[in-house]
Amino acid sequence: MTADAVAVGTTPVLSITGLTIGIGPRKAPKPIVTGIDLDLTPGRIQGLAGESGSGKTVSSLAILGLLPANAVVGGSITLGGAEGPIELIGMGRRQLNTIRGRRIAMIFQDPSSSLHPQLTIGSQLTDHVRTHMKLGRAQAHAHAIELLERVRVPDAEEALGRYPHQFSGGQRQRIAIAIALACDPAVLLADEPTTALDVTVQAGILHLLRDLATERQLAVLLVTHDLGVMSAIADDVAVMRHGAIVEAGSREQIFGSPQHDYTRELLASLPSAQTLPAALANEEDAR
Ligand SMILES: Nc1ncnc2c1ncn2[C@@H]1O[C@H](COP(=O)(O)OP(=O)(O)OP(=O)(O)O)[C@@H](O)[C@H]1O
Repeated sequence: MTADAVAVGTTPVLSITGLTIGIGPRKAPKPIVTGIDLDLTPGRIQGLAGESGSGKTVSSLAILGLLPANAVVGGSITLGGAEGPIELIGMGRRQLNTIRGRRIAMIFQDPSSSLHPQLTIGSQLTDHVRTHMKLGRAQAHAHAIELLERVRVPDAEEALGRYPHQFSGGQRQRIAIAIALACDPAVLLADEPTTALDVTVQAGILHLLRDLATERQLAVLLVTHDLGVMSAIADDVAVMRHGAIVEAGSREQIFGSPQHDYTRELLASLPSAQTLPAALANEEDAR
């Protein structure tokens, strides 16, 4: 368990309060996110759903201070930890660099964006852990094997010597997850982690994220426009529209008795909400 994971049960490790984001000229930025509240809790997957352009990605990028330079951010994002909560909004680049990858990690739709095409998986994993965790060569090698085994990449030791293009898309996403988990972060931000994968491969990655959240007490923010993905693994769901959260609740509440018209529209318009859970069930049978 990490130092950050002192908060157990329902105590959030990351709290977003009144987050606003505008992008554009400082005096008149275009409002993109207009005040959202979200809590991420150890061991739970918080889904953030909504149509394209609703502000899901910019909200998650704000957590890591990765918005463009012309973004104006307001509100509060606090990260809990052994030394008390720290405010991420307005934090300097150097301090943010000590948090990115170590206490809050991120995976993206395209795993290749997290992987260097000309370096072996082994050098990417070991470089990462040696830089961040100050491990020696042998320890870093052993940790890299353990990480690949944790994300269920077969023949982990042999896999270390291969290049990203020698793996399938699903395996590349598993490797990107291994790199994200290398420093035992408290929070994982996953932005459309399975959108580029076919539905049966999606199911394996979603199971992995579910298991990791529970086993590692990771607090996961799952950003996706796909309510099928959401219904498969999220514990809690927030639905965004035009930069605001229109409805939030447990997965059972949102899928069982949606209150907002927009949530009902989204549920009605997404056939994958039916197909993905079936693929997940098949994958579960196969395990
Ligand atoms: N760098 C930027 N400059 C200007 N506007 C931006 C920038 N990045 C995002 N936006 C705008 O912010 C809004 C929200 O974008 P965001 O990427 O967060 O949407 P999203 O909900 O994640 O959509 P998708 O599911 O398509 O990724 C969009 O209108 C987008 O055009």
